[in-house]
Amino acid sequence: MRYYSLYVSDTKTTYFTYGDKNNEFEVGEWVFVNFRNKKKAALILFEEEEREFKFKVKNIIEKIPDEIKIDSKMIELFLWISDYYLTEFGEVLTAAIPKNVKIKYRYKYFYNASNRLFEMPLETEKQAFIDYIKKRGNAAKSTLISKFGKKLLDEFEKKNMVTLKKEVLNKNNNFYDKSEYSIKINKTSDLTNEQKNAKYKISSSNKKYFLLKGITGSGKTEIYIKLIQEALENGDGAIFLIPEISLTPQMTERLKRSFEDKIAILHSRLSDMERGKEWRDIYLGNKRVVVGVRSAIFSPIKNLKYIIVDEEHETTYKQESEPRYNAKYVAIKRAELEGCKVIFGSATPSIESYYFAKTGVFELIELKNRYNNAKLPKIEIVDMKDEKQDNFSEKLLQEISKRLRKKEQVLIFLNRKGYSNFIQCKECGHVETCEDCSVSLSYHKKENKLKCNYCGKEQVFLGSCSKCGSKKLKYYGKGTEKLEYDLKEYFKDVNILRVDSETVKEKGSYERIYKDFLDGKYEILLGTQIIAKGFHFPNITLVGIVSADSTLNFPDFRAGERTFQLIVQSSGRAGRGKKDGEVLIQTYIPEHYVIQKSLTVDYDGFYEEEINLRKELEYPPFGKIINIIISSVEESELFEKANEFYNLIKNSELEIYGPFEAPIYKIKNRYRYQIFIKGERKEINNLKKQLKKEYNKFKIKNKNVRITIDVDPVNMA
Ligand SMILES: Nc1ncnc2c1ncn2[C@@H]1O[C@H](COP(=O)(O)OP(=O)(O)OP(=O)(O)O)[C@@H](O)[C@H]1O
Ligand SMILES: [Zn+2]
Repeated sequence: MRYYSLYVSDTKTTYFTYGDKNNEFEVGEWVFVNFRNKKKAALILFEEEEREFKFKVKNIIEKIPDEIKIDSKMIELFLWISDYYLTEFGEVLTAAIPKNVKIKYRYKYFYNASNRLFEMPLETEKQAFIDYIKKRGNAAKSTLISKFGKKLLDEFEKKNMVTLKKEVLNKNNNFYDKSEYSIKINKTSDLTNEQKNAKYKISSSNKKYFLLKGITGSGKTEIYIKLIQEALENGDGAIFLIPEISLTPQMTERLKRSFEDKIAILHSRLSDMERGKEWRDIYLGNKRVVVGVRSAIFSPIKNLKYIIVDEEHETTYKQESEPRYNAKYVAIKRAELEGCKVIFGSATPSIESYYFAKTGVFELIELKNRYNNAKLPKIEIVDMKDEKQDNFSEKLLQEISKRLRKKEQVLIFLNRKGYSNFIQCKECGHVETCEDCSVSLSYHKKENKLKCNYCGKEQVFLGSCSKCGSKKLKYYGKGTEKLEYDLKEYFKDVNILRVDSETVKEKGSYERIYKDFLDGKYEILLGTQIIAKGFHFPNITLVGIVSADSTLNFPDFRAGERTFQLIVQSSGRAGRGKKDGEVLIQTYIPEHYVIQKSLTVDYDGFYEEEINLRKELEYPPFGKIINIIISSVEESELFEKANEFYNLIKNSELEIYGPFEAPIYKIKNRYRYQIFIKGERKEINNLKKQLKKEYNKFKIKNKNVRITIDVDPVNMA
């Protein structure tokens, strides 16, 4: 008799004990159980010690047919996530495993012709069996059992006259036992000496975690490709994480050139069917490399050798809804469980990762040259205080026309979409705001709509103030759509490709954007952070950063870091081919240290400034943070409730701030209070246990109040 802890579908927070009377079940299997008088699906999580149970332990009913079995290491990983991020196990499972992945197997017995025992004279019944299977070569298990009975079948199997084999029955999987199946690898490019060294260090080191810090265009991707190739040749697999779906077409193309169609691709735009199919291929070992965004970290890659986290500084690795995991830390944990290596790559590593590299937690590997000795672009600052108008400086306009004449391409970067950020009435001062959120509405001219960036609500713009009806309006805070209008004014016949979350809503458009710009169908690529990183467009010789300051004033301790990364990354898109590149940074605060360090691409200098600030204020990597949002559709009593929760978790060891109104007080009709916790790792970990307990109790008592706990947040609003 064994005892297991099970996650029962649709239950929250607790695991339930069930018995396995005949020792027939295993960790990772989906089974049916009796739960509160209902038959429910459940997942076996871990074995429990036999002890005096205070309750009557029920037995597991049966296995659920066709359900995939989850690897026990993955179960361990899911449990860790649920524990670390204080999130429900069911949420983790939903995020990690696509819906309806079922694998149907067919069991067949194969005749072993070499077995000499057949020559013996046999009883009629046995002879009939032999004749039957000999004639066919193989037969389904179910047929044999119904024709000859299980006893006879078992006897033949024991004597090795027949062998049982498992075949996958799913459609589109016309393969059979691919264990010997070899992967065709095309010739990949030769690495430069610097790249070779880096690759060698990674593959030969006995360290587990690496930070590959290589300047933009140094060829980090080529190193990843070589590592993956080596893994494949040894029968191993790899996970390649990219921060954003926009980079999938480019990465897939580069990888497919090397590995043909042996790679799986996972991103958020796949249908459930497509995702299920990719996932099944990985699960069955048909595909051993996966390229994907955040959730690809959960791919059931066999013999995992490398996890590559490209552009590791990107905040998109953190999920902003339940479960609020960060794929980077999940990668570290997974590597610990499975014994693989993790490579974090970036030209502008996150302050935390660089700190870990400097303190020996990660091994630091640097690439200091661009491939082919391409020069880093020349960077210049344009002080906007001296300019007549604030979207495009004289200098930027001149440089753009120069490139256009030479048939070169230009990238214009502004980290805000829409036409204007908000509209204010000049007569009554009213600002158009969202009904459900305490934020102003942004204006989208082409669609003639006002939109809320928080809840997505849209309304038709009437062209007049919704309060006093005046038509005298002022449009504040330009976005990419406005820049597009402006550019068309300046350059009449130029083809502009605008890329922001508004223009890329249709499926497939990323492929088109990537191809069309590469093919030269457009002269100017204009967009938000989507285009600022990772792309390799060799014909871009000019990058214009329209408003470098726009991200600098965010009320977030990482605002400086993010601005530096955005400037350096977007600059890095210039001059990647044979022609030299140039970058213009428009700013009102040229003396600011973030702008100054970006100007010289002085990452280390920037890091020194930042790390000192972080240390002083005990921000990560020195301290850890938990952000708690207490929200409700009822405003009255919410503050009292928030306070009540605050008192429950109060702790003398830690700085616990709040509750105060969250920076965005209302989102989707819910009022929000915030509690902010900062402290040392150990104390935070201790607090987590208490937090979980209190949270569970509080939740039951206060059904109208929602508490969201964000461990290691990357977004402070
Ligand atoms: N060893 C090599 N042989 C041939 N081409 C190379 C080699 N190394 C790099 N390249 C080419 O140089 C260009 C830049 O390389 P890559 O995109 O990998 O740089 P990166 O370090 O990832 O840059 P970023 O950080 O800016 O994304 C690519 O077109 C790549 O194919
Ligand atoms: Zn809204």
